[in-house]
Order: sequence, then C-alpha cells, then structure tokens
Amino acid sequence: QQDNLQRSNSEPISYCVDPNWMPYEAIRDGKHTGLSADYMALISAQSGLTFKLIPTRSWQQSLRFLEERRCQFTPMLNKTDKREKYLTFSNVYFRSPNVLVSQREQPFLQGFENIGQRIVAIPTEYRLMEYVREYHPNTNVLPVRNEHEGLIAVAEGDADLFIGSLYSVNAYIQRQKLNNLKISGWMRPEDELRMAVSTGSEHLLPTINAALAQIDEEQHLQIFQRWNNISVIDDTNHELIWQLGFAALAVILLLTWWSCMSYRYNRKLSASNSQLEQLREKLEQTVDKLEFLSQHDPLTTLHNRSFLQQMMVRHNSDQREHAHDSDTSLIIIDIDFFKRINDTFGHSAGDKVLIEFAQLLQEQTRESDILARWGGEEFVIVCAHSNAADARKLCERINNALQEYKFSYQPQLTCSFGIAQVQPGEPIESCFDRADKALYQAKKSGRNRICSAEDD
Ligand SMILES: Nc1nc2c(ncn2[C@@H]2O[C@H](COP(=O)(O)OP(=O)(O)OP(=O)(O)O)[C@@H](O)[C@H]2O)c(=O)[nH]1
Repeated sequence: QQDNLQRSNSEPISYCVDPNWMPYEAIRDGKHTGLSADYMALISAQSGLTFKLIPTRSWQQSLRFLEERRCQFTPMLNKTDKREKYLTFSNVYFRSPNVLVSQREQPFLQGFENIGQRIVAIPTEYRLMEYVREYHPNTNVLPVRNEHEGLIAVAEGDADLFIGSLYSVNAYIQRQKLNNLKISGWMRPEDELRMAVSTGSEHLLPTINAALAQIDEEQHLQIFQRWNNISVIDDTNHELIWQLGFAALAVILLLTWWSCMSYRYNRKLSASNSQLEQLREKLEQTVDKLEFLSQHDPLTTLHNRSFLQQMMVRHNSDQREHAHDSDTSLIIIDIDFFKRINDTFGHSAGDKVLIEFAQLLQEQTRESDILARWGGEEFVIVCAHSNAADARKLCERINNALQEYKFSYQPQLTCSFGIAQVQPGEPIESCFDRADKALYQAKKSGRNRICSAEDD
C-alpha cells in the first residue's frame, strides 16, 4: 500500500468531474472549478497527492470514464448502490439539502409525498433518479440530461417540478435569470457528498480520508462561504411590483387629470353660470320693459290705449259678476288747438308739452283713478267710485291747475272735457262713446269747457 501511495504521489491521479454542476464543480476554460476544486487543493496540500483532470462533456460521461477506469478519482458525489459497483467512497465531507423547484404559481410543497400526479424532471444518472425509482416508483418522472435541462423544462411548463441540490439549483436560477421559478419545498434525502476512487485505486482512499479528516471547521466554512449563493434567491415578484407601481401611477395620473379637468370644468361652469345669470337678469329687464311698453305710452309713460281697452274688458266682466258695483265715470280730455304748438314750435316742442300735460294730470288724479293717453293729444281718466258729479269736480281741479301751470313754448293751455258715468249694466265702451260725444259737444260749443253726457 505504501508503494502504491508513493507511486500515486509521483504520478498524478486522473480524475473526472461533473462539467456543469456549479457551485459544486464544473469545467470552465478547461479547468476544474467549484467547491470540489477547493477541497482537492486542500487534499493535495495535506497528502502530497497530485491530480490530473480528464475533461468530459457530461456527468454521464464522467461516470462512464470512472467505470471504465479512464478516471481514477472523482471529488464530489453521492453514494448509490449502482455506483458502488465500480467506485469506492470516502467519508462524507459535505452535506447539502435537495429542493423541489416549481413555477411561482405552484403552492408550497411540504415534501416529495405531496407532489401527487405532477411531472417531475430529474437528471438521469443522478442519485435522485435512483432514489425516486426505489422509494417513489409511481412518480411521473421526466428524465433530463442535467440540472440545466430540468430547470428549463419547469420554466417552460414541460414539467411541474424539478428536484436538485439547493446550491446548484440556486446558481442556475440566478445565472439563467429563470425568474418565474421558485423553491417550493424540501426534498429528502439530503446530499451526502463524498470523494470516490475507481476500482483498482482503492489504495488512495485511506490517504484521502485522512486528509479529509484534517480539514477543520473554519476551512469548511471558508470554502462554503466562497461558493455560497443562497442569499440571492429572491421571492419578491418584481414584475407584480412593477405592474402595481404602474397601475398606481396610472391611477394617480388619472386622478390628477380628473381633478384638473374638474377644476377647469368648474371654472367654465361658474363663468357660464354668471353669464347665464347676467343674461337672465337682462331678459327679465327686457321682459319688464316689454311688458311696460305693451301697457304704457313711451312718450308720457302713462297707460296706453291697449291697456285701457284690456281694462274695459275686465271692467265689463267684473260688472257682470258684481251687479251692484259702485259708480265709475269716464273723462276724455283733449288739448285745445294743440296742432298750433306743433306747427309753431315744431313736433318735439309738442312732445315736451304733452309730457308736461301728462305730469299735470298725474298730479291731479288719485291713486284709484286710471289715467291713460288715448292717442295724440287725447287723454282718458277712469274714475273709480265716482259719479258724474265727482268726475266734474276732478275736471274743474284739472282746469284750475292748467290755469296755474306754465307750459314750455306756450305757457297757457286749455282743454275740453267729456264726462259720462257708467250706467248699471252698460258696457263701458258705450259709456266711452257717450263721453266722446260729450267731448265733441265741449269742442263744438267753443272748447275750454266741461260737458257731461249725464247732463242731457
Ligand atoms: N308733438 C306731437 N304731436 C302730436 C302727437 N300726436 C298727435 N299730435 C298732433 O296733435 C295735433 C292734433 O290736431 P287736431 O286733431 O287738429 O286738434 P287740435 O289742433 O288740438 O284742435 P282741436 O282738438 O280741435 O282743439 C296734430 O297736429 C297731431 O299731429 C304727438 O305724439 N306729439
């Protein structure tokens, strides 16, 4: 055995690794790297053993090379019955949990027992394949060539689950940016990783075990920390956060836009409202004006002929309803020789005199009297609660005032008056005709006088 050891010390020991199983081991640019490379460096330093890498394309090829003794040694693998036929294993020097990997939507799985009919991707020639075949033979297994292929199968939905070693699975997920995958459960058995020598090289094992035994806790920790990548697995659904962020931003923008629009709309609305209010006021004023114009003479502002006629209609119906109504008398007043004023001083001078005359009449009549301009220089007074004698008194009062009044252009004016009292049951138009006749009488008999239809 000592000879053998010496021989092995002088000749490098050929070895194979899994070329693609980071962080445990891999071949990168033709060189062995990963956890197992660090452990082999320690073994070499402590035992004096030297190693020579035989590069392979896959773990399957590495196992075949070991079986065919083209490799004497492999630094990191699990012990299985099948492998024991051509390999002798060292003591366990590294333990690592196995995990179930699924898409993010999958629920958390308590263990392998809960996977049900889900399709599970497992690399062939991995110890896990032997384990599942033996202990869970009814599992829907999708054999894949390596961890990478298995994880892609889950990411693309060809398999529901993948079983693999925590550290390597984590490394793949990060490196390949398989962000829709998550670790969804733990899986027994955990990996118990050992070194192994192929048949014919068993003599190396005591030296290897002795060297492994000398690796202290701190060295284990250093190697583990160097290759550990666990902290990076991030369960945060960034896509969802971005989506929620954009949705929130959209809502904020929408609300801002909405409040801007409401503010603008409200301003427009209040501007429109005040415009509308102004229009309404103008309209009311116009309606009032129109109403006033429809019932008043624009020159003298006394009631006009139309108003008087409406009043007459109302008076007739009132009288029908209230037969024993009190007395009403009509007075028609006509300015004497008014034409002369127009002819002498012009039409606007005549207008001014008409305005002054209307003012005088207003001053002499009572609130209950209705004073109207019938047309031209002719005026009508409807005297409520007045008989012909009362009406005459009013005419005399007006006459007296006329004598006192100094008109523009022609200081002195005279008028002729026609009076008639509404007889019981008499339509007011008929009374108006009688008053008109009385006026005609006054004109005919020389003007500047009061004639009453009731005197006849
Ligand atoms: N300035 C002015 N003149 C008016 C208005 N309406 C009618 N007249 C004038 O009044 C005059 C009335 O003339 P006449 O009917 O002959 O009556 P008069 O001159 O007063 O004579 P007698 O009534 O017979 O005393 C006419 O010249 C009309 O043109 C008015 O609104 N303004």
